[in-house]
Amino acid sequence: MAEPIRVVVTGAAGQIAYSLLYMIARGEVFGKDQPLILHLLDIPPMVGVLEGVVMELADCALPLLRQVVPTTDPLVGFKDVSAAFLVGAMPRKEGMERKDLLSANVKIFKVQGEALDKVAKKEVKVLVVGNPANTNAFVCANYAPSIPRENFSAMTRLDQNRASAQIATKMGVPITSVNNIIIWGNHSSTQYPDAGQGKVLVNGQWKSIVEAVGDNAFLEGAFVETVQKRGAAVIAARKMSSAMSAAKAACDHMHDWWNGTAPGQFVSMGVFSDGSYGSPKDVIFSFPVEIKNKQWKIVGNLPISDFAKSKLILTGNELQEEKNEALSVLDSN
Ligand SMILES: NC(=O)c1ccc[n+]([C@@H]2O[C@H](COP(=O)([O-])OP(=O)(O)OC[C@H]3O[C@@H](n4cnc5c(N)ncnc54)[C@H](O)[C@@H]3O)[C@@H](O)[C@H]2O)c1
Ligand SMILES: O=C(O)C[C@H](O)C(=O)O
Repeated sequence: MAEPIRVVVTGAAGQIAYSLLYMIARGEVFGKDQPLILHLLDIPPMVGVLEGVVMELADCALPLLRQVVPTTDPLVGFKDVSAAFLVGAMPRKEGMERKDLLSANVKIFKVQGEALDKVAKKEVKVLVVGNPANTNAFVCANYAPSIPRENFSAMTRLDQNRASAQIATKMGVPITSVNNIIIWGNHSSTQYPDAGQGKVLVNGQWKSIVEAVGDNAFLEGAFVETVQKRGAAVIAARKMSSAMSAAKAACDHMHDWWNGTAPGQFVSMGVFSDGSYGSPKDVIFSFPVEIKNKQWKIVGNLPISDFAKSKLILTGNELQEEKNEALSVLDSN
């Protein structure tokens, strides 16, 4: 069997981590033959809860889990890690937008970027889940200059999964019969869920979603709005933000980054923009990517409608505003 790898989950005493740790430790991300040492990072007031999580992980009797390292010290939490799930951050409450969390949360990602820079493996894959995820990932990467920028990403996979589920329900097909839906831009209510390149398996044949659904008003209206506002709808219903589905999406994101995408299929990830599709450069923008040998590549030359172009401008503008605000919060500290 392979040597164990070290994987850190921050916010390890929180809601998302409670589902996520189990999925990772079962081998659903790095494989059923990959032993793991899990680092659990949280803050001092959560030490008691963290102890309970450690007890439960032991009691799960998971064969791949070789060691658990609970800590409140980022330099211990990030030491020699190959993969980092940055979940620890304040969640929004009903009535808030995710960017309202910016001033409270970006400072966390500065500290964690600095710690990653000092002690993580240089090839570490970093997935930022804590909101506002895109801008937090930008900040984290900026404070970790010795780690390649392409190793930092933000999670829009939950939005992709939500969008795929909406189409599967509309068409009455299993979720495995839907692929290549794109999430463009920010993990916020300006994101653009785009079914334009998507495919659906109907009666044994892969067809374009646009043709199979045959309802542009839905694809440009209710579909987009439902996905954009799904996080808020879950908060309104649960009085807490999504956790189980967020953990599943984090596993899907890291799984595909680690293992690659299937030929002809792409997934959405927030990554450093190179200006593709008219997006602003140097923000973390969600694009369709293909992954091979643990390296993502933005899928090029997709046809983009005028409707889609206008949506990409909107979400790109928001990301630039968030980036400027984050930099001024960090400057004033
Ligand atoms: N990108 C997405 O799709 C997505 C989906 C769901 C939730 N989220 C975000 O994920 C974050 C976590 O959500 P949750 O429901 O698990 O929240 P939670 O409040 O249940 O847990 C957050 C945990 O982070 C810890 N924490 C705070 N500061 C920390 C720090 N500096 N270092 C380490 N740990 C720290 C807290 O003590 C807490 O245990 C929120 O910001 C939420 O908005 C993002
Ligand atoms: O909506 C939130 O604040 C939590 C998360 O980002 C989500 O999309 O469910």
